[in-house]
Amino acid sequence: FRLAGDPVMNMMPTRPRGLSLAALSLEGDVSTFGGSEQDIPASTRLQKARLRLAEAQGIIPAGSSERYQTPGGPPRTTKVRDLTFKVAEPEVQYDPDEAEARLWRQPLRWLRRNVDLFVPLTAFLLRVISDIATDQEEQHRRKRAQELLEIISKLGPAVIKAGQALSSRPDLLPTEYLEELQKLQDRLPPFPNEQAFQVVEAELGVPFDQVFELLEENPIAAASIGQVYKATLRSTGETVAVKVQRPRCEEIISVDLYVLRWYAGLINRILGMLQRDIDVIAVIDDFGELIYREIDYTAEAANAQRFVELYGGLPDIFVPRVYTELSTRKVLTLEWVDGARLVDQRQLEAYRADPTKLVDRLVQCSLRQMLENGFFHADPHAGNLLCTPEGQLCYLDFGMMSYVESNQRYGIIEAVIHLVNRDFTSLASLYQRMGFIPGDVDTQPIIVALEAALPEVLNASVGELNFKNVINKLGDVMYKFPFSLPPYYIAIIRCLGVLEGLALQVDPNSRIINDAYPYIASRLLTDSSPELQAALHKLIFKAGRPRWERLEQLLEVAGSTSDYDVTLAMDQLLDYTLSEQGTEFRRIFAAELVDAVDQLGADTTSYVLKNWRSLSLGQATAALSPTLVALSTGTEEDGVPDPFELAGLPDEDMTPTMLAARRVARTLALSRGFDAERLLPLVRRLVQEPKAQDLGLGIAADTSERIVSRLIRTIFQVPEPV
Ligand SMILES: Nc1ncnc2c1ncn2[C@@H]1O[C@H](COP(=O)(O)OP(=O)(O)OP(=O)(O)O)[C@@H](O)[C@H]1O
Repeated sequence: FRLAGDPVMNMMPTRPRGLSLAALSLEGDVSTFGGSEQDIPASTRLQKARLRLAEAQGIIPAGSSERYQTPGGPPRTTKVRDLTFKVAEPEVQYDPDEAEARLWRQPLRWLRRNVDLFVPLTAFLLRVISDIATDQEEQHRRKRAQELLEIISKLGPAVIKAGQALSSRPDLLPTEYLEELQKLQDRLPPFPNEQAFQVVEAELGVPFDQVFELLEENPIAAASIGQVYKATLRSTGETVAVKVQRPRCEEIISVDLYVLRWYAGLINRILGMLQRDIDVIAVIDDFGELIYREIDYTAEAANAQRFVELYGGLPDIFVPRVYTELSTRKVLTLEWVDGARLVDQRQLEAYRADPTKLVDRLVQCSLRQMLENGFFHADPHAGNLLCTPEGQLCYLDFGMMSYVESNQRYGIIEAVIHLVNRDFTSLASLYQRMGFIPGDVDTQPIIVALEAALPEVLNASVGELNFKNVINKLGDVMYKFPFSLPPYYIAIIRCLGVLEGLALQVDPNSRIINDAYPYIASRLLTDSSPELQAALHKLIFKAGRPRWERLEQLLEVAGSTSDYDVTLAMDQLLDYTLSEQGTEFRRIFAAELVDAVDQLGADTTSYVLKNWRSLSLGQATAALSPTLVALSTGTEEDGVPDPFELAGLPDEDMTPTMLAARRVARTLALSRGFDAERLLPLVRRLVQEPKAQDLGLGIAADTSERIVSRLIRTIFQVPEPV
């Protein structure tokens, strides 16, 4: 039986027997979803069946199965981008009005909580103020940070989660505090086993011991919301992780949110008097929604299932199976995963795993989550990731997931492009279109501020960028002007911030922007959505003229990503060249080609003339295809023979455009996965494309005109025109 890990089984709230059989008979195709290697028609049918099943279960929206297609061609063109997997909603949602109506009648509870929260925090603040007054703040900083950690860790889940949120805000706190608060993610005093077993019995309806046998007496981790035990299932002997929620967790959180919200109202009023337009109540409400999602393990289980469905099939990614029948709102049972933390150098060495590669895989997987499907793990910190003994990257803890709509995803890629391009006018209008800036605000001062805040940092050497720096600088502008950032954008910033922090912990030399830009470049070159096509054109063409260095850089950078499809990129570029917008580019290219041909000796000219006369550009390209095939076989020093040299064109006769085009051709040919055979459909397209034929005819006509005039000049000894 290989049912564990099967997406169908994982999607089922309960496992009907008949279905297990069906899945069993299809075993072997299971890993094909998500664009893995063996993509065969049978697996497409299987996948459609799975998605229909998931639709019937209400796990994915109706119609998703129909949209799923495996295009012909190699497996990596399989796209799961169009599927929509939104974040699962908790059964009980955060309702501040309901909480207020209920809690204000219980003053004893919130008054006591007020004292619990504010006595230790005020005492702490007074100590810091006294440090500042006696000029000892820096000296005592580590000690104070440890004290704060101690205080917060005793103040319950809501405050702990708020502390965790702060731990990824280097713009607000110094490093010592960040480092200490980051410990909140893992280490917390556990609650007694008896209480945990009571929770399990109340939730599952059977005593803990009847279902599980503990492998370790004490919880292996105690977190803010729950603690995790390592156990075996008495029924099957499988090893599982059982996450049990802290008793009265929801109750405590609702009172904390009520108290925090009351203070937020007070702060709002003070800010109003200072004429600052920040709604702290809304911040608390957003936080409340998030934390209510986290405390509902049924929602977490559903998210884990969606996650495995989307990304479990990616090479080197592992997601533990959820035992849905043993999971409720307060108990979550997962397949046990043996593994090393990404920061545990020694254990990684024992697994012969390369930390740098793991970080790269993590960054690439996160980018795909955010920018392809939109359904992403918003908290990829060290405690939520493991490296399995086989070297796979395992995701844990699906309590903090987020979702970005498709137009928002394109918006983010466009924003990166505008930043790289230093096109702040487009960036400001994009922000306005995305609703970050109200429509009636004059963006001119914002454009000026953006230009001033991001001077040369964003120029050519995109690889040197540091995400934190860019966000801090953008943050300064956003703080000054009336920006309001939607939750998905904050989640993305947080996720990237956490990723960068983790990446730096694992490898101090890593640069996540360095890792991310190739992905953006490859998406730009291969995604056919109108938004990205427009962004690509903006990037590489100016007034119809190609900016060759940009194109070259883009192709080079994109070539380093693992699933970059160079043929798709060429197809896309060809699309542009042959489109209405490409008219100017075609004209320039043809004119320069004519110039070049005109520079050639009479023999070559007449040869070219003869060929251009009888062949369209497409046919000529088709004739050149053996050369293109030769490109991939590689006979020269760098493995790529020069097509222009093969065609007998000396360097000095080439125009700058041709030289640049040659460099681009070489970059394409050197790209990973370049396969000359896959160019044939492109060549066929060129042959049949009327615009390409027009271009060929135009070149032929112009060239013959030049050659006739050159002949006349030669015959009558007329000097060359200056
Ligand atoms: N399936 C598993 N296999 C092995 N270890 C696990 C598994 N699930 C959880 N753990 C361990 O338990 C720890 C806590 O789990 P998890 O992050 O899911 O809990 P949490 O309450 O959501 O934590 P946090 O509040 O820090 O996000 C993990 O860091 C990991 O060490």
